[in-house]
Amino acid sequence: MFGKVLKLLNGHRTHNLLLINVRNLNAASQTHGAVSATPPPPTSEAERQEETSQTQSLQKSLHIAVIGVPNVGKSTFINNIINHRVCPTSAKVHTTRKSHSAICTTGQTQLVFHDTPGLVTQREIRKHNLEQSFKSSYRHAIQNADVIAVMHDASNSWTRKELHPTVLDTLKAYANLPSFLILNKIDVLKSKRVLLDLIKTLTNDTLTGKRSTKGVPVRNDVEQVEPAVDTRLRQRTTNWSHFHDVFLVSGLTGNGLDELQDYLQDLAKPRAWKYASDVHTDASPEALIVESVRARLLDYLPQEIPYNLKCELEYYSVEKNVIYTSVQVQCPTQRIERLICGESNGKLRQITERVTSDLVEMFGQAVSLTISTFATTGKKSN
Ligand SMILES: Nc1nc2c(ncn2[C@@H]2O[C@H](COP(=O)(O)OP(=O)(O)OP(=O)(O)O)[C@@H](O)[C@H]2O)c(=O)[nH]1
Repeated sequence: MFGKVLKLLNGHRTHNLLLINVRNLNAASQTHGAVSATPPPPTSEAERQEETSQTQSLQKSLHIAVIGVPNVGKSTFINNIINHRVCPTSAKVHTTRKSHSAICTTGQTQLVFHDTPGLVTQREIRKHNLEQSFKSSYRHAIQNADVIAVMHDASNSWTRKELHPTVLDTLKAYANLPSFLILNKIDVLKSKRVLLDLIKTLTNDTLTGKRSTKGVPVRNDVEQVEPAVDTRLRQRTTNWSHFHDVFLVSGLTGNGLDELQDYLQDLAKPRAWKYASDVHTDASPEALIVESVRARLLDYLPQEIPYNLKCELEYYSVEKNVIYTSVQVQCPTQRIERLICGESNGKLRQITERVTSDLVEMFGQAVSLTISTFATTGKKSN
């Protein structure tokens, strides 16, 4: 099934096409990595291999695991820093349910951001009806990362003074990896003065004295994490002394993202790219469509209701550069189905229009979307 979809997408590729499945992209990256002046075409297989290996020897890449508690703005940040919408976002927690990669290739350097589900406790898993795999999904992302980016919401006056225990546990578990802190949502702060105190508090004052302006990193001299720290002290702590840098950004407005891009480019390691240069995500189009519907249901429906809905892809096809797709939303009761549809299906129409515009932005081509609802105790409508 997927092979067919991929073929169709490739057949209709435009410069805006964002999505390619990456199951077998190592081979593709060898050809997409070609650079600069056009050499004469290689005449033999040996010459072709030589050219490929020369191209790869110039390539650099960096894998960044972006972690943080739900709703700190991880997905919004990733979409903006790679300059493509590939991660569905919403105003509610737990929009991202599975880790996936967002890729940005500039010149010889490929940055691969691993978007992760917000770190959760067992209690939160029960409350929001989340999959058990949710809790451990981010581990896979971190295992493939060169560096950990901890995203923290600087605008939330209730939580901003402490790193969440789940974040600290992760940093301790992967203390061998370098990490940096991103203070996000600085656009919301009326006075930026609070940020210096916040940096001191969250980093245990290991980065002060080197603060620069406008979202530029604050460098840390600590190059190595000392392994032997008293375990009891660690349990009580709410900060991390081993961040290498701090960035002040607004993932929403883009403030501070250019500096962060430059910083990550500098950290990139010489090695062959994992993805072709025109790939922006490893998620399949089908998965992105379903996740986009789910994200907007979170926005449009109150409280816990959207967490109990099940979204499934009914249909997907690309014809003459138009994506035709249909998603079914399974509702636990007819009452909830009526709530989604609204009077004369007005609300469902609104949701469908909103998701359609998200998908047009995501795929860079026309999208025809149908959302149908189905109550497990009643009949189907759309
Ligand atoms: N004001 C402001 N809002 C932001 C910023 N970044 C994200 N948001 C908002 O914060 C909410 C959550 O953003 P997401 O990107 O979905 O957050 P997330 O961390 O990926 O959320 P989970 O999927 O729950 O882990 C959305 O309503 C965003 O518009 C920012 O820099 N400034």
